[in-house]
Amino acid sequence: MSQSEFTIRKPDDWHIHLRDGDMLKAVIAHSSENFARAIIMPNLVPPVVTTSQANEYKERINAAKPAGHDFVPLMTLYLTETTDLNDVVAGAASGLIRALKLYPAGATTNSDSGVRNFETILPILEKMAEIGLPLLVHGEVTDPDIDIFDREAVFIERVLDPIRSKVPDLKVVMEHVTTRDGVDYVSSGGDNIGATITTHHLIINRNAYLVGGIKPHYYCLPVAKREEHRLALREAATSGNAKFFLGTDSAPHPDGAKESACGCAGIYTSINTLSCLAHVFEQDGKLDNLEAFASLNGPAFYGLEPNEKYIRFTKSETPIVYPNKIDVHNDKVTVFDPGFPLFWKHQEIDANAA
Ligand SMILES: NC(=O)N[C@@H](CC(=O)O)C(=O)O
Ligand SMILES: [Zn+2]
Ligand SMILES: [Zn+2]
Repeated sequence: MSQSEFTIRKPDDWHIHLRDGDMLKAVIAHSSENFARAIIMPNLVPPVVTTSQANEYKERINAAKPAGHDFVPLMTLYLTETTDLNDVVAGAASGLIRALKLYPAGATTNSDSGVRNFETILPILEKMAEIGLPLLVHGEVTDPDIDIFDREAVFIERVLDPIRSKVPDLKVVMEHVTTRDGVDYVSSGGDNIGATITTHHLIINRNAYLVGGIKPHYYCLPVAKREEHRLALREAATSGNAKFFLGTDSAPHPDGAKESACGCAGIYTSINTLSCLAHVFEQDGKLDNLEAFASLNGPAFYGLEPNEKYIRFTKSETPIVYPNKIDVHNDKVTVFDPGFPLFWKHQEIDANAA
């Protein structure tokens, strides 16, 4: 008999773009409703590079979230070649800063301040290893000679593996891993390397944005790869392996910026991500491992307790209707269309009933 109900600890999102200003106000409720905590990406314009900027951003996020939502933003700093080591140490010691984010310069949206010469950041990485502060990497090289479909594998070989050899105790998260190469690298590493996997990379391959006309709302970075890579991600996410956890990488851009001759990278999933995930795990016969992926493995990697709250999923008879688009001041953001109807809905329940 197929299952129609199950309960898990409330999930966290270990990689989210909440943006700022009107966009923050438009998207925050979807994250603060579905997730107890989230690792907040620092790629604002200008980026969040100091502890005091992170503190101000955290206050703006808390001010924007709906009353009654006890969502906790976990702040990160954008690592640059001029990052101040003392500020990082103080920010981590205060509990505000949970990780540093490494963007190779030019790799993705708002990454111009990223790192060009990885040698320059070694002293910071050594200190991070010493104090147990994780490094989160956007794992793609930016060398124009490297094919975009190979950029993750080449990043591992040329950047990530050398960094991990030089600083073996550094805790690293390969963010939004998209290839079998990435999955294999993380699986075969020690306890101090993990990876986030997005909802959309479990669902789409590269055909989604290239076949039958160019589809800007399926364009994100790293780009979705061949089907064999999607299957490797599915296998890793649904396996229960503690190294893999949910980071939606939900990345809203106004439709005008995506439906363009040079469209922005990013897919917005915050609103329907949990329904999509329940569908994926059910399809693979792995509903029992959804809690590990969405609610347990992430906190364990970050050295935090799982959430006290629980959510219950129930399968409805008729498809759940999510909006195709959400409103943002004078514009819209398109919501990820998984390409199949969604039946799993969820609600928070009393912990005693769990
Ligand atoms: N994932 C994306 O396609 N875009 C992200 C940046 C990122 O995570 O690389 C964004 O900020 O828009
Ligand atoms: Zn990224
Ligand atoms: Zn991202």
